[in-house]
Amino acid sequence: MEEIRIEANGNIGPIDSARIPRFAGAATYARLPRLDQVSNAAIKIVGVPFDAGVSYRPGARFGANHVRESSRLLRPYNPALDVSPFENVQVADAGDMAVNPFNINEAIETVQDNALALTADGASLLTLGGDHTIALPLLRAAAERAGEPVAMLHFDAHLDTWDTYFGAEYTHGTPFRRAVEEGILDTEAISHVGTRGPLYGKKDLDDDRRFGFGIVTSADVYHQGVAEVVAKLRDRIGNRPLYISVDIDVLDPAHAPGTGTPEAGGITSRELLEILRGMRGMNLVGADVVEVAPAYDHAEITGVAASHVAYDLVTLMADRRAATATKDAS
Ligand SMILES: N=C(N)NCCCC(=O)O
Ligand SMILES: [Zn+2]
Ligand SMILES: [Zn+2]
Repeated sequence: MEEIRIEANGNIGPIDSARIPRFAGAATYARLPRLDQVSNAAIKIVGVPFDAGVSYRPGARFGANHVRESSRLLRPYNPALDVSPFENVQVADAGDMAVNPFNINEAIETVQDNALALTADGASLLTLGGDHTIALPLLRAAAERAGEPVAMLHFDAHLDTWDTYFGAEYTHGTPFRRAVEEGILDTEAISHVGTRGPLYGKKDLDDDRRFGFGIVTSADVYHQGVAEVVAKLRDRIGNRPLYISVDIDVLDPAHAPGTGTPEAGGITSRELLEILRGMRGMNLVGADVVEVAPAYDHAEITGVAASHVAYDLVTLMADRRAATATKDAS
C-alpha cells in the first residue's frame, strides 16, 4: 500500500499517523523512512540484533525490533526541547546489521565496519541494541570519526568495566575497560550515571576510578536531583566529542523489566529523559540504547521507555545539527 509521509524542508518524515493508522504496516523506528527510501540521511538509526555477550538472561538480539514496534506512537514534535527533529534534518532507519551470532570477535568487527560505513558521509549514528558488548566497536568508530578519543556518558546500573568472564574479554560486562585500554575514551570526561547494586568486590570500584570514570549513582540522582547532576556532567564534558551509551537497565525494573540483568533501585524514565535533555547543545557524535530484552517485557513498558530515550537522543542530534548549520550559514 502507498505510504503517506509527513514532509518538511525537503526532509521525508514519518508515515502520517493521521492518515495511515499507526498500528498498520511494517515497523521502522518512529515510522521513519528506511535509508533506501531517501537519497541520504544526516541521522541514521541502525539495529544490532546481537546478544552473544550476555552473562545472564539472553534475548537482547530481539531488542531493536521491539523498540521499533514500541515506537509507533511517537509524534513528530518534541515539546520538551521545542524541536521537530525529523523536520530539521533527514532521519532514516538503516535496518539491522548482519552480525554473526556464533562468533563474538567477528560480530564486533562487523559492528565497527558498519558503523564506519554508515558515518562515512558525516551522518550521526544512533544504534538500537543488542547487548552492551557492541558499545566497544561503536566507540571505536566514533573515536575514529572524531579523530580523537571521545567523552562518554554511560547510563547503566552496571559499571561494565569488569575484566573478563570465564576468560572472555569481549562481553557485555567489559566493553568500557577494553575501550580505556584501547585509548579511545577521553578519560578526563567519562562518567557512569545510575549505577547501583552489589558488586564482585571493592576492587571493582578502585579499578573503575583508576580508569578515570566519575560515578553518579542512582542514589545520587535521587539525593542531588536532576539539575545538579546535569550541571556536573556538562562541566566535565565541556565541548568534547561526546558519545552517549544507554543501557536500559539504568531504569528501575519497574520502568524497564525487559532486560537481562535487572537491579532494584534504579532511576525513573522521567529522570533519564530529563538528564538527556539537559545535554542539549553538547557535541553529541554518537549514541546507543542497548540491553532491551523483549521476552521479559510486559505491555511494551521497556520498549516504550527505550523508544522515548532514542527519540530524545535523535532530538539532541537534530538540534545540534540545525544549530551548527545556522551558525555556519551566518
Ligand atoms: N547489562 C550489562 N551490560 N552488564 C551487566 C553485567 C552484570 C554481571 O554479569 O555481573
Ligand atoms: Zn547494565
Ligand atoms: Zn551495560
